[in-house]
Amino acid sequence: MNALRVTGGRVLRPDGSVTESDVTVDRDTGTIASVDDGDGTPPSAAETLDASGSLVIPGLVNAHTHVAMTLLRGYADDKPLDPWLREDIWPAEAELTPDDIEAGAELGALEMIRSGTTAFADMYFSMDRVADVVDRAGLRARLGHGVVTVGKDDAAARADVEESLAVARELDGAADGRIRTAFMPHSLTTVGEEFLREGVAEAREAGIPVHLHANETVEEVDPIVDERGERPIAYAADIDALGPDDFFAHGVHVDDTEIERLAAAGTAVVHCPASNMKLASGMAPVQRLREAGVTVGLGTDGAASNNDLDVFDEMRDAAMLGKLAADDASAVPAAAVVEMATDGGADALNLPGGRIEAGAAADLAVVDLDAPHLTPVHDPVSHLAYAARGSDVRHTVCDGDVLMRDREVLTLDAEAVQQRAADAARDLVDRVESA
Ligand SMILES: N[C@@H](CCSC[C@H]1O[C@@H](n2cnc3c(=O)[nH]cnc32)[C@H](O)[C@@H]1O)C(=O)O
Ligand SMILES: [Zn+2]
Repeated sequence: MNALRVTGGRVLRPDGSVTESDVTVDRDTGTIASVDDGDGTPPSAAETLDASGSLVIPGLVNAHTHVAMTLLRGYADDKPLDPWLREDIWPAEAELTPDDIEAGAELGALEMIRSGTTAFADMYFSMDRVADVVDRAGLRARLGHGVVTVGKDDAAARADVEESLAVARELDGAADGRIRTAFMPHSLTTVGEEFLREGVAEAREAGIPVHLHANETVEEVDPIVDERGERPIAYAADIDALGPDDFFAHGVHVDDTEIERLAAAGTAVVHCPASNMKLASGMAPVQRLREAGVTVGLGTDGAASNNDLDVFDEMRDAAMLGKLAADDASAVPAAAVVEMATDGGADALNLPGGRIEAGAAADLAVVDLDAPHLTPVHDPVSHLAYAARGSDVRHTVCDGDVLMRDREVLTLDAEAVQQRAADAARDLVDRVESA
């Protein structure tokens, strides 16, 4: 076996326990061959990763983002969703070139690898360029072209839907199978009903899952209720977008009936606490969603509404906000947010990973616990949720390949990526200002 051994660390197991174990990875298949106590004769390994003083966890899953929006990090802040999109973000996005998107996606990939994220879901445009970055970076992703039809004539709207379906067909299985895809209408209010119906029907026929923003703000829910006399999740079911492989971002303003429907349909929700707080969208009922049996993942959303792609921050925010929303300090405990950031996210995206056990995908992050803010270690799971940050990640492994070793990213040239993105962002702002 062409093995990689992760040795000397403590390992977070699927049942939430932490054991002193070594992890052996079969690099040819990209899977975990065994998790053992390090006694006996270890298989000879071509490569070792030192995990002493560290915690080995499943690679984190960022289940909803717009990765190229790293270029718009800090570009427009302190506004609610609708004016933020219309006045600032969409005009800037109108000037984005495919090269910009590649530069932004590279920056996002670098940031994710450096903070232990190995898989993500991305809704954006120029997705062939994002896919190329995912391939080169060595990450895993579920990608889709985001459709917006408001303000477009029928031909342009239909072309956007067709583009999303074509991208989903063409990119599925790319990067040696690490890339999967979805049909991604932006939301139930920014895409017209006939286009939603047509697109979802075609996606169903092709076996492509659906991902969209749902129940994010009151301003988005109210018009649906007013115009249709039904709530968004009922509308989603009407257009056949509530399937077991589908996953919706946000789910902030969902009532009990909608929670039941999501649970019964097996549709996952991606909780984006930082984005929800920053845009003052509201507090998602995470505790109730989980109790009802809904699969919940965590997402950063784009870097313009977060403003980083660090899933450790998202775990902490999810726990804090979940307690506040439930008015209960025992709600959304540490183990729950760790589960959402790993297994829950992988489940939501229907991608391999999320668990450290024999046969699972070898997607790992090794978190260095030797730091003042992580001392003492009463409970490593508590540290993951409440005290650790992305910069504590020492090594990152995806599909059996080492993407970062001792904080050095091996698949991307960090300095060049940062420079290129900074240049692209500066030129972009110049173009927006003169447009
Ligand atoms: N084809 C569309 C692109 C849609 S991509 C997905 C969109 O989601 C936007 N977005 C980012 N964050 C959020 C959020 O929190 N809620 C809703 N939309 C967001 C993002 O700016 C981007 O325009 C077009 O040509 O405009
Ligand atoms: Zn979003």
